[in-house]
Amino acid sequence: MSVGVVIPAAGLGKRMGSKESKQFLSFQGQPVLIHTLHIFETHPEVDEIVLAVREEEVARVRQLVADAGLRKVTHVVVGGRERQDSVYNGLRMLSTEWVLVHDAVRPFVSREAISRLLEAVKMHGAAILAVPVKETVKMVDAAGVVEETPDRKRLWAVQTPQAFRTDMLMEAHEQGRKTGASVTDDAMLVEELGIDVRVVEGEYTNIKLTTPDDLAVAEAIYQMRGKSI
Ligand SMILES: Nc1ccn([C@@H]2O[C@H](COP(=O)(O)OP(=O)(O)OP(=O)(O)O)[C@@H](O)[C@H]2O)c(=O)n1
Ligand SMILES: C[C@](O)(CO)[C@H](O)COP(=O)(O)O
Repeated sequence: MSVGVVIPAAGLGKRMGSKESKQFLSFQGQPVLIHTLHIFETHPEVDEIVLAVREEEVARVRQLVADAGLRKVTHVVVGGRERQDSVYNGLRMLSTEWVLVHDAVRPFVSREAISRLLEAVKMHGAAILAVPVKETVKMVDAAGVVEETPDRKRLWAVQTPQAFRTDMLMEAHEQGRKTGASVTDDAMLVEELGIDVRVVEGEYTNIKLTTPDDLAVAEAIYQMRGKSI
C-alpha cells in the first residue's frame, strides 16, 4: 500500500504581500516549505513526495531538498497557473496507490492527523481533514446584505492533506480539465464525480499561512508546541 504526496508550492503568495513567496519565508531558521516537507519525509507511511514549484524556482528548490536530505522527494516539477494545475502536474509523476495533497504553506499538520487520514482513505477511497467552524457563517450578496445563515452544526473548515486513491484523483482532475472546472480544493473535483468524500477531524493548529497575521499565529503555535514542528 504505497503512499505518495503532492505538495503544491508554485503560488505567488499575493495575500501575504512578502517580497519572498511565503513558502520560502524563513521560519525558525528553515524555509516554510522545508518544514512542511520534513513532516512527510519523517512519516513512516509516506513513500514518495512530488513537489510542484514555479519554473524559476526549480533549481533552487532542488538544492534546498538536497541540502535538507529529503530522500523521499522524487520529483520537482513545474506548477501551473492555478493550484489545481500544479496539483495535476505533480500527480502525473506519481504511481503510488494512494495520494495525499498538502499545501506547502501548512507547516503544522501533525503526523497523528496524517495517520488518521490515511486510515480513513484506505476504508473510504476519499477523505479530507477539516475542523468544525467556530464562528457563525453567513452567505452575503454582492450588495453586502446577508442572504442566508447556514446551520453552523453542519459547517466545517476544510484543510489539507486531502487523501484519495490515486487513480480516482487522476480521473477527477482529468474530468475537471475537460469541463473547465475551477476549484479551490481537490475534493471538489472528486465530488463532481459523485463520489462521497469522508471528513476526518483535523486540528485548529493546521493553519494555512495566507496573510501577514498568520505569521504571528505560526510563532504562537511553535511556542505552544515547545519549539518543535
Ligand atoms: N498556481 C498555484 C497556486 C497556489 N499553489 C499552492 O497552493 C497552496 C495553497 O495556495 P494559496 O495559499 O492560495 O497560495 P498562493 O496562491 O501563493 O496565495 P495567494 O492566493 O495569496 O497568491 C500553496 O502552497 C501554493 O504555493 C500552487 O502550487 N500553484
Ligand atoms: C485547499 C485549501 O487549503 C483547503 O482549505 C484551500 O482551499 C486553498 O485555497 P487557496 O486560495 O488556494 O489558498
